[in-house]
Amino acid sequence: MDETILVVNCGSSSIKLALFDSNLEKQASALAERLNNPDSMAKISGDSVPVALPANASHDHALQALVNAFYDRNLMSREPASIGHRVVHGGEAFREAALIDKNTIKAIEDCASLAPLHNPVNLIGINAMQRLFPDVPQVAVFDTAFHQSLPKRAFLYALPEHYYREWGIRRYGFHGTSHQFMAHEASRRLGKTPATTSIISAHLGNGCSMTAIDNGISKDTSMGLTPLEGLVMGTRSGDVDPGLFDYLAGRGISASEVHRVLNQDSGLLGLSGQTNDMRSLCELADHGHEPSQLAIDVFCFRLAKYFGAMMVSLSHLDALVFTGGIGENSARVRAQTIEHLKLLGITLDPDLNNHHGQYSEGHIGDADSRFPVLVIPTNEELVIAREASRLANLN
Ligand SMILES: Nc1ncnc2c1ncn2[C@@H]1O[C@H](COP(=O)(O)OP(=O)(O)O)[C@@H](O)[C@H]1O
Ligand SMILES: CC(=O)OP(=O)(O)O
Ligand SMILES: [Mg+2]
Repeated sequence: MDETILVVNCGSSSIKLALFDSNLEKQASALAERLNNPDSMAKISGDSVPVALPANASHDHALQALVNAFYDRNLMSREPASIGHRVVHGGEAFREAALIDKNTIKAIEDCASLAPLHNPVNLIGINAMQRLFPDVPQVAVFDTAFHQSLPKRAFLYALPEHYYREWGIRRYGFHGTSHQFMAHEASRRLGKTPATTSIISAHLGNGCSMTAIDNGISKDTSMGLTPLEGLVMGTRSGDVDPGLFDYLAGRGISASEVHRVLNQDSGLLGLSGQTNDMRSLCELADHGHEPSQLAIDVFCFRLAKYFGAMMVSLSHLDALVFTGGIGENSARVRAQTIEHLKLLGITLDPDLNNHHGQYSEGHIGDADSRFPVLVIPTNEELVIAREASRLANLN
């Protein structure tokens, strides 16, 4: 059988594709970046020749070009058997992944205003794939699904109760696919079962979030109604005082402008004035650029504060877990964050943390640390492929 599963992750200016075989082994992956920008580019991983794209390439155009490139390079010989899409916001409609039909699309559209950077482009990916492969089953895997187990005390804001009842204003949480994968991987590495493993999982990529997972179940998470709440992120502020909106309105800045600034001009980029990229920020800080060091300081302090806050949701704690581009690669961020947690008895082994230079996988906690600390690479694509295979009844 050469049935393949195609995984599609459409971001605001990028597309990540991955191709899995029927044993869920990854066969190929591809990336298109800076879409709708003059310097749009695309490539198949491990291939030195880029995939040709025009300037200002659209998502549609890039998806078609990448699929053609999979065919041209014999990475795909016929239509995939199933296609899995990452969809960021599923509201309260989805506790798990769903086959895509008219109702699923309507529900994703209904949530679009709650994830304006994400859901609209997720829908572009779904529409493009339905046009390219009209007969192939397609599956939506939601960032929010894993967090549907949050208790009311964690998901309700202290607002007039009809805000939730009438408008669905509550905390939803995101990156659930990655946090759920962490719970499984951590339990495997600790020699336990997911149902008896409790962790605090920090997913630190461009978007950053933290989740308290008690005996396999999401009990609290740092993101809220939208993926803006909580930790400091690449361009997003995370938590701010909501009084900010009125204060800035008094200075002639509209709510929609504040919203744009909080999403796109804040976080590491806003504080450093230079970049949203943690690796570049660390280099700038090493060269004495003070605003970059300050951005890293604020990022790590907020992260440490949330590690402490997440403890209140757990019956016991088996490990703190770092993942995502920053969590997996930045020994400096991990060290600076855990340094704030000394009072809780959590300490790192510097050698393990720095193992292989920047990157280390596995245990990084000191032998005397009260709780283990783990680095685990995330693999959202694998989870999406698994769900796409399951819901399309491939196995
Ligand atoms: N060696 C490194 N040191 C510090 N940060 C790194 C390193 N490698 C990657 N990163 C950071 O990881 C972040 C991107 O994470 P990633 O999970 O790839 O993002 P996305 O959310 O787009 O999937 C960027 O801030 C990048 O600078
Ligand atoms: C929900 C979210 O923040 O996603 P990303 O990290 O892909 O921006
Ligand atoms: Mg990511």
